Parts: sequence; structure tokens; C-alpha cells
Amino acid sequence: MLVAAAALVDADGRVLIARRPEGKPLAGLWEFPGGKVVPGETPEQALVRELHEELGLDTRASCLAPIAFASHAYADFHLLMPLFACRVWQGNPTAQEGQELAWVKPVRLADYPMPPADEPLVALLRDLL
Ligand SMILES: Nc1nc2c([nH]c(=O)n2[C@H]2C[C@H](O)[C@@H](COP(=O)(O)OP(=O)(O)OP(=O)(O)O)O2)c(=O)[nH]1
Repeated sequence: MLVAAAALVDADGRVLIARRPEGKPLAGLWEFPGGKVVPGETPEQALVRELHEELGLDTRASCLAPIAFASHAYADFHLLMPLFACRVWQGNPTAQEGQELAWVKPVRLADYPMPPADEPLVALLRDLL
């Protein structure tokens, strides 16, 4: 499974994470906004679409900088997830699907339980952002 995800970084250097709603796999864990890349899309196109759908914000592929990726074997699928940093967008990110949101300093990300695939990314972000 190919999933594109974003580290949205605000002017204070905080990163936006979202809590996976009840009823979805990995419910209750915090994740980077994003979602599955559907056939015919580039990861960047998928992310621009997902950021609009999930957070009501507008950005573009040229504002997405690839910084890391996760590669993780879950019990029933393998996840490959490129992570893009994004510092430029239009609109105020707001939860479009009822999900809880949090702006978090990279050093505090470890306080938020995230899916196992994300754990290596937390340490990387501390150094990269
Ligand atoms: N967006 C996102 N997904 C992650 C992260 N870490 C992680 O393991 N995942 C997994 C959870 C899911 O199995 C998959 C993303 O699928 P999803 O179901 O959220 O994607 P989607 O928004 O396209 O979902 P849907 O339309 O099928 O509801 O990737 C992360 O940090 N961000």
C-alpha cells in the first residue's frame, strides 16, 4: 500500500498531527495527515487532494518537499509512505472529518502514540525540522 503523508510545519516550527477516528484501522493513534495514493495519481497529487479533503487547506505539489519515508510490514499489508514537509498552504487547517488535531513541537511528538510505521519518523523529524 502506498500512502502519502505530510508534516505540515507552522511558523513556530510545530507539526500538525491528526487522531485517527473510531471505526478506522489504528483508531485513536496520531498520524500525519494524508492517505492512499489511488491509481493514476502521483504521491504529491494524492497529498494535495487529501489535505484538501481532511483539513480544508490548499497547497500544491511544488510546496511539498520529500524528507523521509516509512516502510513497515503490518500483519496484512506492507506500507510504503513517503513523508513530505509542507510549510506553505492557503486556509486554516480545520478537521473536515471530525478528527482531533494537534500542533506539536517535534521534540514532543514522542508523547503522542502513533502507528508503528511512524515511530522511526518521529526521531528523524526531531533532527530534520
Ligand atoms: N495518513 C497516514 N496513514 C498512516 C500513517 N501511519 C500509518 O501507518 N498509516 C496507515 C494507516 C492506514 O492503514 C493507511 C492510510 O490509510 P487511510 O485509510 O487513512 O487512507 P485514506 O484516507 O485514503 O482512507 P479511506 O479513504 O480508505 O478511508 O496508512 C500516517 O502517519 N498517516
